[in-house]
Amino acid sequence: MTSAPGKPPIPVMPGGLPGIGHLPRFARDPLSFFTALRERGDIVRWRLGNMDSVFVAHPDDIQSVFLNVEKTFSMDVDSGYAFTLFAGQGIINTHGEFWRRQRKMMQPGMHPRRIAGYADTMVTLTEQMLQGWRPGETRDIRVEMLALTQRIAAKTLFGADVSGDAATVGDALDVASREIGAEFRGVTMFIPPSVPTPGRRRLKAAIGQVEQVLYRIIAERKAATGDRPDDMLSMLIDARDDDGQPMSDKQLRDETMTLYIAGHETTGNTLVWAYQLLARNPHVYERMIQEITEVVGNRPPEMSDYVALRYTEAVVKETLRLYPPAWLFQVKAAADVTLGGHAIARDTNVWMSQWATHRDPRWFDTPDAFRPERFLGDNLATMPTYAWFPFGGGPHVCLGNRFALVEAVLILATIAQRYRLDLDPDLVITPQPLLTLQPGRDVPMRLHRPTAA
Ligand code: HEM
Repeated sequence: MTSAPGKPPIPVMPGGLPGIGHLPRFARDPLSFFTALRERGDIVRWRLGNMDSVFVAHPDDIQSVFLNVEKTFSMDVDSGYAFTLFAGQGIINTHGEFWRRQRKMMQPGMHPRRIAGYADTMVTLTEQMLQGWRPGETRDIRVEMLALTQRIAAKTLFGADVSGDAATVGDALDVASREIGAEFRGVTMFIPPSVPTPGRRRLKAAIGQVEQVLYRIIAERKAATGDRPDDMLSMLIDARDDDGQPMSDKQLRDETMTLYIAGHETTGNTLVWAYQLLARNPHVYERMIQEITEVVGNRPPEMSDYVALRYTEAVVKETLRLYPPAWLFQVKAAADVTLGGHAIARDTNVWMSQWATHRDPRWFDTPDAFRPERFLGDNLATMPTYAWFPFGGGPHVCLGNRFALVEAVLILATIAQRYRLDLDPDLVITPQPLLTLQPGRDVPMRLHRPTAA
């Protein structure tokens, strides 16, 4: 790796060990490690095991990487044994021509018109959850939000409701999610796939359970005559590629699993982080409730409210800045490339971290403060485009980004009509960077009736 004439060489992260590089620091505390990389420079060299890597912190260089994915940067990176077993050839694990085919076939499922159709499900299932809540109770909001987004994902994806299939699928997915997370932290990352660790055995059994349900639903759906549920699975079954070919059952399984894992935990955790931030910032909470009262009043929120709930959406965006569910991103240089004036050799692993860039004081004044107004009006003008990239960017940008924003805003609005959630101010909730960034503990919150602002 060299630099353009007149440019100093790419700084190297100190502390790399022979053979393993910076793996111990990465595995011990990845969030601090990527923050330290960012503080070292806009582009920094480091090593994960024997993988030659650079870390990229500057929004302009991040933009340059994203816009060149599928050209000079490749998504052909090892997603690990667990994730690959789970999501198979699902869109997140693919690249090149096959990815293009899949993206084209799946894109219509996320058309704003279809999302408007899912909005009713989002509100109805939130109201159902609230029927079980009582004022004065304390509830673990992490359990509540993940169960809610899981039910919404199951219903909008393959029409399953809470009681039957979704419970089996949900339990199995919990096991899968834990195993994938453990691998991601580097615990089993370097154990060859042929070694059947106990975690891998659990993972296989869990995936088997989900597959059984999915293949049954796919077969029933294909055999059905007349009206079928208007969900993502029906859309995927009907989709045809440019040659008029449908997806195979295996591909339908892979894409459904992918959408499920991509869609529910990310949004669920965003809501958990949002509530703990709102509880610690009462002036923000007040302003959000006031907006919801003015726009929605007491009737059930609707899709058309989403565009008017600007401040509530800014609360979600600011939460995604401080606690980005996808906190790390890796691609590979598919050719010799230049980045920020430095030459990067082919096959170098290129890493970017939403966690590190979203908290860079150069782009966000007092970066640790929760200030939704950063995402309103003129304030956006001073923010470089890729200083905030919770949904990635470029051709692979999150397929569900609008779905996620609509879902989070409508859930916040529906709950705000009935309850205000309080948190013990001394409770410390440490983010745990697994496959997604998660609260490292339960999040008990007390339910109150909202008082008029
Ligand atoms: C707050 C919630 C969410 C966050 C933070 C998030 C984040 C991301 C990120 C960072 C990527 C990678 C983008 C890239 O490669 O440039 C991604 C991809 C993807 N997401 Fe999301 N996501 C969220 C919700 C959802 C939902 C609700 C769905 C579906 C229902 C979804 C489906 C997908 C799919 C299918 C991809 C792969 C796109 C491709 O490779 O072409 N996501 N998401």
